[in-house]
Amino acid sequence: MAYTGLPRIKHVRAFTVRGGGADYHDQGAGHWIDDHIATPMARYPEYRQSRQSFGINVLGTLVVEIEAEDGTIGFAVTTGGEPACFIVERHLARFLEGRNPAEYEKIWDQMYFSTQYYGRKGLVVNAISGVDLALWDLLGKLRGEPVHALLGGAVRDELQFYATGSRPDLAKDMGFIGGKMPLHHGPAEGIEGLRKNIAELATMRERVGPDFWLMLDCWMALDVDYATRLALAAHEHGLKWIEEAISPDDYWGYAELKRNVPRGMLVTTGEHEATRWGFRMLLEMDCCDILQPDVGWCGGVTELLKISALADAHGKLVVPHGSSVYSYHFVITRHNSPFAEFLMMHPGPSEVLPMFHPQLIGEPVPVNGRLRASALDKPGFGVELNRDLPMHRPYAR
Ligand SMILES: C[C@H](O)[C@H](O)[C@@H](O)[C@@H](O)C(=O)O
Ligand SMILES: [Mg+2]
Repeated sequence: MAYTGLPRIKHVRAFTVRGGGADYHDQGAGHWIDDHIATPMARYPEYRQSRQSFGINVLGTLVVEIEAEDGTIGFAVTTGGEPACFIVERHLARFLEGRNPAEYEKIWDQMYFSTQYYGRKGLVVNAISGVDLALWDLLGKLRGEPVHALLGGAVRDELQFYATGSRPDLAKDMGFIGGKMPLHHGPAEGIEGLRKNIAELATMRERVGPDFWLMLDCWMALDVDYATRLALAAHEHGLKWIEEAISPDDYWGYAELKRNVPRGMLVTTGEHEATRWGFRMLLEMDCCDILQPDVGWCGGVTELLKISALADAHGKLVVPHGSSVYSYHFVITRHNSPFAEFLMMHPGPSEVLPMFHPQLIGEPVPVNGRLRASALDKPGFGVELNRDLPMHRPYAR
């Protein structure tokens, strides 16, 4: 019987939603994730206390829906909001409607190279990622398989997670394998701020004991000199890795920082990097020990497959930036992705909440810091969209 492909794509729709979810920085007041966290904008005192003050949550969530001619709908969420809806409906949709959803390589190629003149990283690749993730969700639903099965299958029985949040001590009690804290003070707060950063780390080390992983997430806020001094001072408190310490554009700075940090301390980055070409730069300039692409921002699953293979050939780990089921289905299929990130979205954070809460119905969460592969066995990414949320389709066709 001749191969006729899968039911063709009939509609691509793009919506925006506010309030947490994939734009997880879009939280209410008093949340740990917006409490005096060091950023590149902290050099301006008026933007130092809150990242929302300079617009970290300005975009909101992009929801991409892809409907096949048999009525099956695949969807995905990522960061992008209304401008990403424009890119999806006015530019990218033409490369999907009428097509076989199994042709994700050609579709990705056309989405990327048709937007290369104004995209390549950031919002445009977020939009491409959202479409690609929705396509993989649709593929899984049409084939009756979870995405991890489409990617070659699980290589282990369960996922283990480290937790990102302000309370690694609580994360340890919840069974996570480590705790990554946001850095609160950057270079603009001088030696006093550096001392406070180290004091916070020392306090947590005291609380969690000598073996629990402790990491610092510096969210692009530092320069090489400050990051080096921070790493040297943090070494006595057993810092496992220093994350995204400097600008994602400063590949040279990362290579220097990686030479500077104490032996045994890891340098990590990548959540604001995009495509195989961006990660090739990080690998070939020896910028880091662990690559942390966000599958909703780096180009989607189709691109993460390429990034991961390149990293594996260089002997590097790929531990995707927290992106809920969209990274879990990938991580469980790759040997060079031995654990995953879980971003604590509870304001405390004193309890485990689904990472993209409240947007995904059936979103699995770690129990005792782990998630069985069997929890990921529904078709596609195994979640449904919470259609009770107020969704807006600004560029309906
Ligand atoms: C906790 C960090 O400041 C960011 O908010 C977080 O999104 C990201 O950097 C991470 O690695 O989880
Ligand atoms: Mg980070």
